[in-house]
Amino acid sequence: MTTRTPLMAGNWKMNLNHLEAIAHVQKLAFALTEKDYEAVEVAVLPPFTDLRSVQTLIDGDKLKIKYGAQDVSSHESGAYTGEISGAMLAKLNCTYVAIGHSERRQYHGEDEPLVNAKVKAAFQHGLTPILCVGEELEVREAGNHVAHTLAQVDGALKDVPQKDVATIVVAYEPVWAIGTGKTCGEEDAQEVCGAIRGRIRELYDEETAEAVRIQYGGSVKAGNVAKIMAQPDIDGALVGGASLDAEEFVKIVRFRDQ
Ligand SMILES: O=C(CO)COP(=O)(O)O
Repeated sequence: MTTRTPLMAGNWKMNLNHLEAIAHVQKLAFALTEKDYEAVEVAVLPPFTDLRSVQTLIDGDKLKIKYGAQDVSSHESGAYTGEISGAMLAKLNCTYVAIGHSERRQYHGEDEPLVNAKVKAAFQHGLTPILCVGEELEVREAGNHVAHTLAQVDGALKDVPQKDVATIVVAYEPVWAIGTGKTCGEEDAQEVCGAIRGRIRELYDEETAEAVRIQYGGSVKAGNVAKIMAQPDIDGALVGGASLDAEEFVKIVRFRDQ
């Protein structure tokens, strides 16, 4: 039996300014109860400009909501205009950082070596990567979705030590299911998430594979989360659009009641 704690993370993407962020986290904090936090880990990934406000609210009121960023630089510091370092995120007490989201791969040319460097940069600063992987529609239609996704996992974890990998979160997000309303069927999602765990077992060992949490992401809503979470290798959801609606996100956290 698995002892992995489910992780429900809201990827806000480029939405909510710092004032809206405060209001949103307050709504979540008001609705979530001790019982929720015992059963599920809840995290938000706001834009960089919101992080200080979110930190002040969460730390100040000792809220049990975790938070993190949507990206991190592969560089330590210096002349990298527009970049945000792992050290800066660690200083704001971030727990998580999303790395290699398909929108970064697609619009910012992030490739495997860069994703790998970002994963290492995150670990160097005690941040837990939420490593995002997943295939485009053409790849799925050609039947290459498992091989494609596993190649992304291999590339991202190259030379990453076992003790670090045991703490990582992998988010399987088929690109064609993101923001489209098309969810991957739960059995199709399980096929890939199971293969990801299998690959970690091959690359490392059983214990590491069992420790890693694997999320599904792509049009997750209160209405479909329970079926997704019933799959043996799915340990949470990375939620985009639906995480911007506090009531809906709380329902997703309470997936067992849906
Ligand atoms: O990309 C996603 C989360 O990182 C998924 O976005 P949606 O939930 O809006 O489909």
